[in-house]
Amino acid sequence: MFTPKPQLTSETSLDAPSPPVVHIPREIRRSTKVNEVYSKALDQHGPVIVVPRHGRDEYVIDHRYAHEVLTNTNNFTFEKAVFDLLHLGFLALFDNGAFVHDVDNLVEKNVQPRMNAIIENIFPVLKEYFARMVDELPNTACDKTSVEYPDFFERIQLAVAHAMVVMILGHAHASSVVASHFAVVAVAMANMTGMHENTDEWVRFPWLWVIFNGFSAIFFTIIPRFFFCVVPVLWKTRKEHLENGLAARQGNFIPLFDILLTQYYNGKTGISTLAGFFRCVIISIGVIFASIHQTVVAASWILVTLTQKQSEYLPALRQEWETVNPPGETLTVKKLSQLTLLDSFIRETLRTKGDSWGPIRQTTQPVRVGPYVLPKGAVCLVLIARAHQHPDNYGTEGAVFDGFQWSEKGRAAVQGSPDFLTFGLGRWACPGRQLAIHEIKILLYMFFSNFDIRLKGNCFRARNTINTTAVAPEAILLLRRRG
Ligand code: HEM
Repeated sequence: MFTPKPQLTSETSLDAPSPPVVHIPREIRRSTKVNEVYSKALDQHGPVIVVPRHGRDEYVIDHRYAHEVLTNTNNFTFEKAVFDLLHLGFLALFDNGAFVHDVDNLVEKNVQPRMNAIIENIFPVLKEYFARMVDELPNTACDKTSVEYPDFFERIQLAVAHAMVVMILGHAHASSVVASHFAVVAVAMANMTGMHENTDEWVRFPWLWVIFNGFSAIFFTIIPRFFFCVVPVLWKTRKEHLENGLAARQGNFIPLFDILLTQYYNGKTGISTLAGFFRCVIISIGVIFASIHQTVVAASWILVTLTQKQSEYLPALRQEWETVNPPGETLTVKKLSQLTLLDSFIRETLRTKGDSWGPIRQTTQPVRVGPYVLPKGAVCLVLIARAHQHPDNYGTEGAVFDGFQWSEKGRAAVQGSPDFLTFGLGRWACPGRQLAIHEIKILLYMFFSNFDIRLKGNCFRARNTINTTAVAPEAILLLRRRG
């Protein structure tokens, strides 16, 4: 059996050169060769290279130092890096990491321990979406034609957003209108991270594109859709939300906003009442961003991959579904955890879909990584496409898609390691990953148990090759009701 090579640790001496600057042209960054070219540059100059992109220097890190860079909390910070990613680095000066910490803490302490109750509450919402999609299609008994769905991403987005309205604000606010506000707010935040920077930035004035992009996300989407449409209702109903939060018991379903009010609003007087309420609203926006967009993008990649590879994988997956959850029954956390073949397929798709970046860090002081010294404030990105396939980690099999191997090897999709970094690693690893995988399993189950699915032309395409983490694939699904 193949054993991955061990991770490396750096010396502490700061008497070393800076990493080399490597220019990777824009047309390469927009092509399907992007990961190969970055990886070759690391082979040639590694284990750290500085690649100027979008007016900033990105420190690209080799897979051998993934563990060191991602888990060393003394030399690297996540909180500050997130603000820089959102192009809001200046806010980090005032916030000192509190925002990211609060969002992380809320999910860590309240989503995982209440998972049974959350899935019980969001499963019917997702089921309802699919029932409506089924109703839209012709009845198979009379009509055998498939219907084209170029907008399957938006469909999944609304379904997941609706489920997240329930989780964050509660059933009383759950409507397709609020779900659409959540969906666009999540996309606006993702836009602020420069989701489309690689393909859409203005060549002449990249900094102006950043300002324009951030400005439109905040003033044309987040403020009108969240602060004008959702927040006034939350303010009006704050007392009910607070009482509900105060009555919460461990393990029971309780909207995250209600818990936030008990922490930051309860017992405040005067102006700090408003400040506490506002803090709950801002943290909720953070959770909306963290919980919707990436899940929908990942689900879209897995859906198209399974559709394309269905002749090889679907029969065994259907058998697993029928054994674990006979038709008409409700999926629970216990049953979702028993879907190990599906879990393996999800992990394998996430491993091989070609993400360049995932977790990011920023140096808190000058730091030695391998033979180089990185200055304070360096934004570090591990090239995860390399970590996910490199012979050091996978021998000769790294580029081969083997959908059920993780079920045999007993490695769940939520289990991170230096050779699987989709959900990050260490102290800042994604606290919502269990929920994300449960949701993706439910979505795939719903798609394939309600429809016969094909891909138009049996193909799909990465829209933004350097950012398959945040940008969904381009594809047209052909759906037909299952008879
Ligand atoms: C497939 C879907 C998802 C992917 C690929 C993903 C990936 C990630 C990654 C890579 C990180 C950074 C980890 C690190 O730096 O080590 C992260 C952080 C985080 N994720 Fe996820 N995540 C997903 C879904 C979710 C969901 C559903 C939630 C919430 C319920 C969530 C909540 C968070 C939070 C709170 C953080 C840290 C703080 C922050 O971003 O503000 N994530 N996620």
